[in-house]
Amino acid sequence: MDTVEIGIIGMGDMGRLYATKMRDAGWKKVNVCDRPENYDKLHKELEGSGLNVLRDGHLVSRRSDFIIYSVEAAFIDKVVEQYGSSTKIGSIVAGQTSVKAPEKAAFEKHLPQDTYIISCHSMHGPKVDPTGQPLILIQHRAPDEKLRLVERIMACFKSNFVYLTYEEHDTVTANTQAVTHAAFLSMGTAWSCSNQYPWESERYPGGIETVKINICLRIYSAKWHVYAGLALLNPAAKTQVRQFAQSCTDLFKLMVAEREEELMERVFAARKKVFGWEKEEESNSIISRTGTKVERKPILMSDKLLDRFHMAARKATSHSETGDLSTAAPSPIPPNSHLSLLAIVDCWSSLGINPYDHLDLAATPIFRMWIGVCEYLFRSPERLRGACHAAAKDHSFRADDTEFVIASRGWAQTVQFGNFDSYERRFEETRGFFEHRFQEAGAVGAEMLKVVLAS
Ligand SMILES: NC(=O)C1=CN([C@@H]2O[C@H](COP(=O)(O)OP(=O)(O)OC[C@H]3O[C@@H](n4cnc5c(N)ncnc54)[C@H](OP(=O)(O)O)[C@@H]3O)[C@@H](O)[C@H]2O)C=CC1
Ligand SMILES: O=C(O)C(=O)Cc1ccc(O)cc1
Repeated sequence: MDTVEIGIIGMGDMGRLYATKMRDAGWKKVNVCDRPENYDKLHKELEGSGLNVLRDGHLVSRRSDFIIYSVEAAFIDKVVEQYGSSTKIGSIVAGQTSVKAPEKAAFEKHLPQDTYIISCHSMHGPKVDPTGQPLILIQHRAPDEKLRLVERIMACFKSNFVYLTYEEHDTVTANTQAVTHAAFLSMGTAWSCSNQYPWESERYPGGIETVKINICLRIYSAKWHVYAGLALLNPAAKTQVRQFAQSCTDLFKLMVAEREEELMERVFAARKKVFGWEKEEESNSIISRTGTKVERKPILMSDKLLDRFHMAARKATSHSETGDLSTAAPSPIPPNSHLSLLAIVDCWSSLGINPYDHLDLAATPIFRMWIGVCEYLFRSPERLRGACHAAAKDHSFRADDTEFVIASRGWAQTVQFGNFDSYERRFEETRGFFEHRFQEAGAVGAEMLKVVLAS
């Protein structure tokens, strides 16, 4: 593996994933560091690991041929300002940050002109197997031969390379990540504000509710700064998150006024625009990027498959212990207003977003599941009419939907104002409510993603 040295600045979750995978692939010299104050601890922990632990980013930068900054998005300017001038002449610099506008500005401002810039972004979390997942590469300031080297180094992840510009990256991730997270964060806040654990409520009996619950808990069990950074620092994210809250509010107003016909019309118009399905059509074709209809295998599945991953259901039966999940008692799923799903499709429709464009480009596992549940609800006209009818006429969902609208507007405002402290506080408050179930939810959620996305 020649004499190429790799450098990683920031040995958090993603930095560690990269460093260990690259080491395992046979790259002889992987130089890593975290903050100088963490050096002694990190050095001790990684003794004998084959990773070359250095005290700071200067020492990593001056000897590495490919350097990846894997630090919090909010700190990227400060960290590159600190170490950028030590970058070895002719080396390539990348960033793992989930939002690229601040990274691009920091690199252009602080990196010497005799260095190259080819950035990256793995579209999955640190606990997900990178095999087959999208890995965005951004050839910003470098000739093709340097890109070939980056591809050679990154080949060890067995991910799918996706080539974007810095600007394209931020537009795509505003749609795939920021607004998706806003929806799940709002669900969590709403449940926590009404002091209810959804898996204990008969209003969330299984089926696609299982996806909502598991993904919501997955997000709240991760680090707040990752979600805050990609939402607050991406200018495109503000538009999407604001529209999502607006869609929630508009639909909710129709619901409380019991204007079922109007609600139905608006929802079916969004269905036609986003999926291309005529009123009574129930097909597997969707509108492709070029505007033509293409056949596509549905991402989801059935209520029955999802019931296997319902936390309360697993507790109540012994099937999970015996491994016989397939025989878990099928629960009849009563109609639900599904405000979050109606609102995201309305949001895509209002902004002219085709979510399938992103699915092919740079979808995270969470975004795939999100499209999957939307597709599932919207494909069947009968199921969708059932949701609209429940939304307008069944008052048992009103309290939950009220909380959801308030939560979505609160999150949208936090993103609008761009305030990290307020984001952290909102996140941590809700996180505390669910924390005691994270361990179980993590295992169930991971299994659900594996099974559903593999099928
Ligand atoms: N987690 C995820 O799912 C994904 C995250 N990303 C992105 O990757 C980046 C890293 O995320 P992640 O690994 O999860 O976050 P972590 O918080 O786990 O890691 C960031 C690390 O960088 C360290 N750091 C901060 N400042 C410096 C510095 N001056 N010198 C060296 N190290 C420093 C942090 O130390 P300290 O904790 O003391 O601040 C921390 O150990 C983020 O930009 C994130 O958006 C991308 C894809 C997926
Ligand atoms: O799938 C998601 O949206 C996640 O929550 C995991 C994640 C978080 C940040 C990234 O930059 C990429 C993936």
